[in-house]
Amino acid sequence: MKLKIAVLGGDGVGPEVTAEAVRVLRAIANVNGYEFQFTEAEVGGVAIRKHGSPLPEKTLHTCLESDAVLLGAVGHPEFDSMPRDKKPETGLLALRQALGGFANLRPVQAYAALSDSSPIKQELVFGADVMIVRELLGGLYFGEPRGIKDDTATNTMSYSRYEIERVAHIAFQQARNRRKKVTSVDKANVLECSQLWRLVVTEVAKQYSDVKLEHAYVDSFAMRLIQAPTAFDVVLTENLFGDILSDEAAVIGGSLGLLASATIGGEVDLYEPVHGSAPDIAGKGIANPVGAINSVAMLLRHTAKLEQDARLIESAVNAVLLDGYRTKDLVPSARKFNTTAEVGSAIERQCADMAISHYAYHAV
Ligand SMILES: NC(=O)C1=CN([C@@H]2O[C@H](COP(=O)(O)OP(=O)(O)OC[C@H]3O[C@@H](n4cnc5c(N)ncnc54)[C@H](O)[C@@H]3O)[C@@H](O)[C@H]2O)C=CC1
Ligand SMILES: CC(C)CC(=O)C(=O)O
Ligand SMILES: [Mg+2]
Repeated sequence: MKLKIAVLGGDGVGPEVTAEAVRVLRAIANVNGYEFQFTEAEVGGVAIRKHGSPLPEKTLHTCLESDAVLLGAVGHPEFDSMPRDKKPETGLLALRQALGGFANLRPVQAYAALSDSSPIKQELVFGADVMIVRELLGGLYFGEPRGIKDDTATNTMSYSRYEIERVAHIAFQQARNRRKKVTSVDKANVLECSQLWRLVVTEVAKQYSDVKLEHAYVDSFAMRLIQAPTAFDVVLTENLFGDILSDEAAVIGGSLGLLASATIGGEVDLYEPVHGSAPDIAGKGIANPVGAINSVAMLLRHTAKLEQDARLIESAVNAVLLDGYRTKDLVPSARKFNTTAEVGSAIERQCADMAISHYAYHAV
């Protein structure tokens, strides 16, 4: 197995967490004899400072030449008041558009090992396992016209039938391999985009008679997701709603730093933790690397089709959490915690041990 992976650490904690994810991938490659080639490139604030653009041509070229892109995060307060073309986040949106992936898979689960970390009562979250499928290339983040003129600011929400159909198919396919239920989240009582969304999703559902479809309004759904997360399997929604609901869902597991994502359906798949650059903790070596590490598990599953290795990483994460490893976001303030690198290397060791014993077992 040969794989070219572009690594874009980006800003803030981005490079800290991607370094741990790469370390885990190297361990898997070493044990299995895979050839993973990593090429680093700049995106976001770091690219603006160095090259004057949040997505330099060279970075885009590296990404388009790769089998997959692993990205940390972008964004820094120094760019908050800059115009759009000088914002780190614009680079990420442009990259997503160029790679073409329209379906952003964001799994959320309650880890048994972290029953002390979720702020929600354990009996509510126990067993929660939700796959948010967020449409990633449409809606308000990309709609035209946009801009600020005099005292009026404009953003446009627009969705075509085609955009809705293709992401709906991904959601139903995901549900087929899970618990066979899709909850489509919209605001069809107010927005025309959501009315079309509901109509098209209902039509697509007819091709998946084994999957149950329900519709929900985003406002009350936001409450139900936290109140009864085990009631949901696949959650299908548009770009902005998916962005907000996935960060909200982070409280089910106990930290935003745990959440991973895969963006599929385009030319090159993109893998990123759900969180941002976390400027409040950047440079301290305390960021949780699990979201980035679980993102490379998704890379092995979706791009490399190495399901067994993907599961191995996920099991290693579980084992290390069960062993009591915790970054600061997962422990009450006074208690001792592990650094980013300590958690990353514990997962790396666990992966190597599990992979070696797996192959030793199968060799006899
Ligand atoms: N995909 C991306 O690159 C994203 C970038 N951003 C950008 O990130 C910057 C900061 O945005 P915020 O709203 O503060 O969101 P954020 O996700 O960076 O941080 C929110 C909170 O979660 C904590 N957190 C985030 N990741 C963590 C990790 N791995 N381990 C432990 N704690 C973690 C942070 O310390 C902070 O308290 C902004 O410039 C924003 O535009 C925000 C979201 C996504
Ligand atoms: C461009 C990013 C800042 C948007 C975001 O928060 C996300 O995709 O999760
Ligand atoms: Mg977000």
